[in-house]
Amino acid sequence: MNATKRAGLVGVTGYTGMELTRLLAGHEGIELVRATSRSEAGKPLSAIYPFLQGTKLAGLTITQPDIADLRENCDIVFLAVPHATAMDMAGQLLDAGARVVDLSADFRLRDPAVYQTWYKHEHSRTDILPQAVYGLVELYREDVRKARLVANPGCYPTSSILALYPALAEGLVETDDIVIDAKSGATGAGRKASLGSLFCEVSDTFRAYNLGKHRHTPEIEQEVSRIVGQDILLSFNTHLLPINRGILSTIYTRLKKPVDLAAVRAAYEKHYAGEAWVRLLPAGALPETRFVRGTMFCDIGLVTDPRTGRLIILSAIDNLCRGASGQALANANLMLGLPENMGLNLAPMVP
Ligand SMILES: NC(=O)C1=CN([C@@H]2O[C@H](COP(=O)(O)OP(=O)(O)OC[C@H]3O[C@@H](n4cnc5c(N)ncnc54)[C@H](OP(=O)(O)O)[C@@H]3O)[C@@H](O)[C@H]2O)C=CC1
Ligand SMILES: CC(=O)N[C@@H](CCC(=O)OP(=O)(O)O)C(=O)O
Repeated sequence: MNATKRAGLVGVTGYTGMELTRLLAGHEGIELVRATSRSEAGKPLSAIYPFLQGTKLAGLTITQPDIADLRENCDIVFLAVPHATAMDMAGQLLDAGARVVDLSADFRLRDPAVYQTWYKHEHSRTDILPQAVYGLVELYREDVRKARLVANPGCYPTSSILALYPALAEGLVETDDIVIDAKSGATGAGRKASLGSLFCEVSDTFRAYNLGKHRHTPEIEQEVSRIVGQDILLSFNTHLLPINRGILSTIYTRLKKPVDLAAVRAAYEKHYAGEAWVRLLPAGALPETRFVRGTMFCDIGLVTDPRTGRLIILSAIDNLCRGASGQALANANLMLGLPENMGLNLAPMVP
């Protein structure tokens, strides 16, 4: 077994930072040695997160984000900070020889002009952009192993790309008629105070937002286009669910020719053979957010509708675990030469 690796976490007070502490508290190969926050520095981690009492992380003192300190003391650094904030930090850490898993969107889009259009921010580190590996292990596992900079995928893109991959790779569906109808729990919006995230604004209601203009659209298009080797434009639409965690995506596609469900299922079984975290549900079963809560699973359900010639693909993930911090940890495991699933053999918390 390799010696324990040292990790730093920038942005421990956010929801993805919080989720990383939950996962690292029980990790046997990675020791969290730095956890930073501008607002809570000086406090022990258990003072802001009582759920960590009794774990190996309880006594860790939160520090101010300090790049020099991080690069001196950490083998790998998780950046769990807002987009546009991460790019310079990542660059400085990389320049000093550290490995970085960036949970923000800053290194996901290969074309900086596309980034600027959708994120309204000029990319300041286009020099290291080509080094970034898109950290979706089912597609890029071998590249992640060698990477020094991983762009951790977005939560909605994780759910959408995993759902579409086999259907596109096998050429089962038309590429000009894909509609993604995605719904996320409220932790997807982050932990900072905002009117739209207040309890009375989220509970007991259900609303759509950012239809036709969500910033995850180019990220999904980039990756599905690579699968088929041609540019795909798709319709991606988002909704806010009155739950804490979870994303359910319902994806409407059109079959190129009539295909029965068994043949579609065979394509998914082929592409996800040996992938422990993608669960193709039995025919007739449909994914639910509660059955993936707190885990790395992506549950996929398939429905063919012969009347309209549609293949409807459903996928459920936990946005904080599979869609962010768990996926970041899987990438870190690979980058550090540890087993990909170390600390991630998690069963869903039910009911
Ligand atoms: N929530 C989700 O489901 C997902 C989130 N992501 C992405 O992960 C990243 C983190 O998300 P999330 O945890 O939800 O965000 P939050 O808003 O909950 O937390 C942001 C964190 O970043 C820190 N921070 C903010 N600005 C700076 C700065 N200038 N320098 C240093 N630290 C800073 C804050 O700490 P403090 O103010 O205490 O310093 C806080 O801990 C984002 O890029 C987000 O888009 C990706 C996938 C899913
Ligand atoms: C419910 C909600 O508001 N979700 C966020 C997406 C989650 C996220 O964190 O975006 P990244 O994965 O790109 O970092 C949104 O729609 O903007």
